[in-house]
Amino acid sequence: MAVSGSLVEKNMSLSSRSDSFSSDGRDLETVPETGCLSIIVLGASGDLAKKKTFPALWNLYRQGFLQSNEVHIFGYARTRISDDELRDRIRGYLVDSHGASTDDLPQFLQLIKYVNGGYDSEEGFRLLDKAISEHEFSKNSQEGTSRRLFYLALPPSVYPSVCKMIRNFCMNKSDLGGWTRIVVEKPFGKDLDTSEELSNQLGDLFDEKQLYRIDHYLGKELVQNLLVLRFANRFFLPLWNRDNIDNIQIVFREDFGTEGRGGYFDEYGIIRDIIQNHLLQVLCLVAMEKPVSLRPEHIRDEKVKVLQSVLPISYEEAVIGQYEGYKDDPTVSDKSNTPTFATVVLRIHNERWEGVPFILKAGKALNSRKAEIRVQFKDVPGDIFRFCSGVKQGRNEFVIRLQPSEAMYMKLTVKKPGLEMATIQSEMDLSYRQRYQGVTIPEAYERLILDTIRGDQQHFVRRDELKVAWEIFTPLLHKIDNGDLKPIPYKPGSRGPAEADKLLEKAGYVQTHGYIWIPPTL
Ligand SMILES: NC(=O)C1=CN([C@@H]2O[C@H](COP(=O)(O)OP(=O)(O)OC[C@H]3O[C@@H](n4cnc5c(N)ncnc54)[C@H](OP(=O)(O)O)[C@@H]3O)[C@@H](O)[C@H]2O)C=CC1
Ligand SMILES: O=C1O[C@H](COP(=O)(O)O)[C@@H](O)[C@H](O)[C@H]1O
Repeated sequence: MAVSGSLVEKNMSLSSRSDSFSSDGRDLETVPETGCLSIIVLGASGDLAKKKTFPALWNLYRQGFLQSNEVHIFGYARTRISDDELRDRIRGYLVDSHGASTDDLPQFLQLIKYVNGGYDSEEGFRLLDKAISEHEFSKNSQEGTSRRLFYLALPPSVYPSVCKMIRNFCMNKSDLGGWTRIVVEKPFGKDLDTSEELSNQLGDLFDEKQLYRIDHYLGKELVQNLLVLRFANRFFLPLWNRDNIDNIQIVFREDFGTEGRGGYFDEYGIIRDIIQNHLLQVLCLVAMEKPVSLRPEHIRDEKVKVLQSVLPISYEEAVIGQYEGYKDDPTVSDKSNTPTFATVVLRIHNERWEGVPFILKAGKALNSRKAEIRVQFKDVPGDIFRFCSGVKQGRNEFVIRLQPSEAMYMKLTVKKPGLEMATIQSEMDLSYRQRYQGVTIPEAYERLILDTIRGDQQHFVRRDELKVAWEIFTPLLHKIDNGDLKPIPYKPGSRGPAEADKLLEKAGYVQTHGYIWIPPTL
């Protein structure tokens, strides 16, 4: 291992997150979780596993969060491959992670074993259990201290059968300690009913504290920063409300299309793929009230409350689009009504946000790739500078750039340097690459997998949160599924349908013409 430190130190580091508590209320600072750790990636042959799950495990290993004398990793899937073939498939996705040394890579790869089997096969899961148990015995794990983490990198259609198999054949063997945890990927259902059905099926098999519904946006650095920003800074406390803020946009843009995932995407569409989960989770953190403490349940209680205050979506405040050429993908139906773009206005009926539109916008095959939160403030009352530059100056905006190039900047009006009393748009800028030179920002999945090992559910979606999220979007989704709302065609590489910009304007957003934020260079 390149990272030094005793086992005891690393065990402590696994449990040393300040102010954090496990879902069952144990203070993680004082309860080091030790014992053999088995991480089982189901769907190991798939896209997510190779691109995100294994690289995240590798980065945790490299940094010493996973110790070779206590961890073992298992891949499980139907594809018939050997241990070495799985290692060869993922190797290429590990080498460049964080540009770090790969001296440890062979040792890491040797920790990975592959078990082949079906997702409803008793034989397959018995084999898997045997492999895990052998590893636990080989590590002389004291009975009851073994930890089993099952990561379902699989289509949700197989979650119920896989969970049943785990429950019946692969649970942690003792109630003396240790645990079994299940990580499930989105989409959790397709609408309120299917999501509730899935929740019931999983809920019959596992306690809520064993279930980790992952939404990788909750693992992004600047999403995690939202609570700190809002509640640790006096600047923001008095301004963050309807008296000062005119509108808030939460935007996701990708400059590529469905890229080989057309079959999956066509069943779900952009609202289920991005807006109902990733953007809505961000909205919760932007709009919720201050939690009683940082305990996961306190935070998630506030998220549920704000979601419950969202009014039914007005169909006049939704624009959907589909990029031209989307249906050329052979896995997409010629008659597809699936949106690849959507702008939806949400309105929150509470004291803080009454009248402030939250504009959620997401699109594939657009002219840029970025995700950001844009808080636009109201005009300055009694503006005495209105004649200074011949043009009305833009509104103040606070922008949190989630990606790429993490940054926060405040757009504001200043005196234009020079002899004249003229005004100009400028910014106060905190660009992470410049401010935190040499600091590597962890990948979302890395952070979230570490949280599951630590038993910290703060950044995972609770069942009641999920239910309200589906309640908000299900009527609109059914309208689209029934063909009552048709996507407007847009050109790949464009801003999306012009109607979306008109909706933005109608909702109150005022664009500052002629101003473009340029990320600072070193
Ligand atoms: N890929 C991504 O970027 C992201 C994916 N996700 C979510 O993660 C999960 C996995 O995604 P991804 O890896 O892309 O999916 P894949 O389509 O690559 O599926 C993963 C594995 O599941 C098995 N599989 C595929 N289809 C079926 C099926 N119909 N029935 C049974 N098994 C099947 C295959 O393994 P085998 O045949 O060997 O058993 C496949 O290798 C999904 O829930 C997805 O929504 C979330 C965010 C991003
Ligand atoms: O969940 C998903 O997210 C990705 C975008 O993730 P990002 O971290 O790169 O912003 C998106 O491409 C994919 O369609 C969706 O399923």
